[in-house]
This record gives sequence, structure tokens and C-alpha cells, in this order.
Amino acid sequence: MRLVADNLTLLRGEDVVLHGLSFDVASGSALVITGENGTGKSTLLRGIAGLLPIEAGTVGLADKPEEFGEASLEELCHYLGPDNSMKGAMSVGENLAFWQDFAGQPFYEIEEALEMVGLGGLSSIPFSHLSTGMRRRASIARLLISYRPIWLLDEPTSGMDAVSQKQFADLMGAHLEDGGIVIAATHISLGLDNMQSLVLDGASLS
Ligand SMILES: Nc1ncnc2c1ncn2[C@@H]1O[C@H](COP(=O)(O)OP(=O)(O)OP(=O)(O)O)[C@@H](O)[C@H]1O
Repeated sequence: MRLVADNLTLLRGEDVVLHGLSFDVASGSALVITGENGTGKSTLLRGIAGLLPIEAGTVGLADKPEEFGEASLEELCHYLGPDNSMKGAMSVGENLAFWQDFAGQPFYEIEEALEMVGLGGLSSIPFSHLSTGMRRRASIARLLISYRPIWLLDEPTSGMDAVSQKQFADLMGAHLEDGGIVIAATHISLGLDNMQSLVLDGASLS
């Protein structure tokens, strides 16, 4: 399977943020998007996730395996935004149960996913009681509790310590080895081997 963007144009409000952007990312590989603040990294991820309209051009899947049936691109993507999209008053486990129900395709058990992100045994505490880096790790558990082949990640390691970043690099590596696709916007190296780079420099602004 390939995620293919062809000549994409995306707006924020009335302003053209990205124009004429193309890429082709195959299963098992990552596209790492870098660029200065405001160059459109988040905009691109939101466009792929179906959270912003595509003004011109296309983004879609080529060579989609039969196992994914009629699922749309959006239904095959996990979108991890810059905020964690969790309710502070609900427990970590309750938040993850909501997301598992929402995303479908149950994959790892919630407790198991929490172990995998270094939060084993913390399912019952309120999300608001977690530290900044722990909140990010709990959000990363969302990627593991429902199977979706495409991970769209906006500053995924923000607030995470070096050990957690390495753990997450290993999780991304395993996802790629399983034939997944990772598209990540970041200001730091994610430690991935099989990746292409897309540098947004604002040159497409008009
Ligand atoms: N909700 C919004 N409404 C209008 N314009 C927006 C909105 N969000 C972002 N923009 C504008 O879109 C442009 C691209 O923003 P975007 O958030 O995609 O950049 P970014 O590369 O992700 O930046 P950063 O590195 O700071 O996260 C900026 O000019 C920004 O001001």
C-alpha cells in the first residue's frame, strides 16, 4: 500500500499554506516533515487526516490491500495531534476505552498498551494526574489499542524524556516492520531508519 499526495494545496482560512505538494510513502516507511514554525506541518497532517478540506490536488491510498475493504483513508489513519485529546477528569483507562471504541479494530488490550508505553498499572488514575511526558505516553497508547495502518503524528515526542523517546522509536519501528506507514511532523530526530524527509520552507506560500 502507498499513501500518495499529488499536487496538494491546503488553506488555513483564506491563506494558501501549502501549494503543489507531492509525495509517495510506501508501507514500511516513514515520511518525516520538518520546517520552521508556521510552515504548514500541522496543516498537512490535518489535511491527510480529513480534518481540513483539500483545496486542490489529491491525497489517497494506492494498492490498498483487500483486508482494508472499503475503509476510507481517514478510517485507516490514527491522528495524534499536538494536544492529547484526553479528558482530564476521566481515568487513563476510561479515556483509552473511549478511543478504542471510537477507532474500532481493537488491537492490544489497554493494560498491555499502557505497559508498552511505560505506564503499566496507571489505568485507574485520572489523566490530569499524569505529568506532561506521561500524558504524551498515554496518548501514544491510543496508537496501540486499535489497529490503523497509518500513523499521523504531530510532534509525537513533545515533553517526553530520552528513554521514552527511544521506547517510542522502537514502537514506530515495529509498526513499520509490520507494514505500517508513519507520517510525522517534528523538530527533533525520531531515530527512524526507513524514512524520507519532507522539508517545508514556506516557499510554496503565495
Ligand atoms: N486555526 C487556524 N486558523 C487560521 N490560520 C491558522 C490556523 N492554524 C494555523 N494557521 C496558520 O497556518 C499556517 C501554518 O500553521 P501550522 O500550524 O500548520 O504550522 P506548523 O509548521 O505546524 O508550525 P509549528 O512548528 O509551530 O507547529 C500558519 O501561518 C498559521 O498561522
